[in-house]
Amino acid sequence: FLVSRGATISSSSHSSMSQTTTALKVSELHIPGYRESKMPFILTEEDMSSSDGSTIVAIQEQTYTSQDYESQIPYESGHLLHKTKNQVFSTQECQYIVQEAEYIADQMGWTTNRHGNYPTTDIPLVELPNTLRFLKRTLVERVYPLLRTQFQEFLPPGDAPFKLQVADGFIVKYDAEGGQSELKPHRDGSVLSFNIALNPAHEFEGGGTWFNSLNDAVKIDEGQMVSHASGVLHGGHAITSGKRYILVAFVILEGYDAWSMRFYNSIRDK
Ligand SMILES: O=C(O)CCC(=O)C(=O)O
Ligand SMILES: [Fe+2]
Repeated sequence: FLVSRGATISSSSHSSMSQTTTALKVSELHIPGYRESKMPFILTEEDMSSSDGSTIVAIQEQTYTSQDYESQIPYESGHLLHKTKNQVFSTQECQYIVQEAEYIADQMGWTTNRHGNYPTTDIPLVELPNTLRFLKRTLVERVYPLLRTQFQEFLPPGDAPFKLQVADGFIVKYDAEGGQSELKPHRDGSVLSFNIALNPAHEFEGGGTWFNSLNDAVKIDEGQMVSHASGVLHGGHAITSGKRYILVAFVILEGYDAWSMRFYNSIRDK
């Protein structure tokens, strides 16, 4: 697997490579594997045509304001962590994704055989064709516009041709009863990271995304999104009962490799 999670502090990772890496890399230039792993997340003309191949379905980019989310971890003139007030995925969309993840996992199993002391129980999004088709479109319509608004203070200036691009993603399953119940603090190998809750918060106790600099976990309900600079130290807070499903994705900035490394290193103490 590719470098996606890893850190000097934690050995938790989707990758064996990052175990030995001290300075985490976050750009396509430095992680050539991202050039391939991003491809399944790019919306193509083909995706946009209907079954008879004729109609191009219009893409409707949502607009967001600071009213749509709450922000924490101030840094310079912005914040490094945000959580949405409303759902980014509807309840029905969340249920559909969990259903597909469990259906595919029944056949191929949840991936638990990765390296590290705290291997994650997850399934790569590339294994979930329906979720992937939904996500490709949703990234363009909802997630990228939201991230652009949330991180506008940091991202290269408006007319710069930067492109946010998911380079890797997973459904992570926490289960208090077996398998994985937490993910130790780590940094992700990307510029921005987000996770979307896929089941209702009342279905588990504990949980949420842990942030060392807050000394607290940020909790969201089904369909809501937590987004943060990938380099801030964070983890999956332990659940003590039930199951918690999230969709996790790692976002890079296409064509801004040097900028990405600079940004990443500038917030490493956060
Ligand atoms: O469980 C969470 O909220 C965090 C997950 C995470 O950090 C990751 O999968 O890299
Ligand atoms: Fe992470």
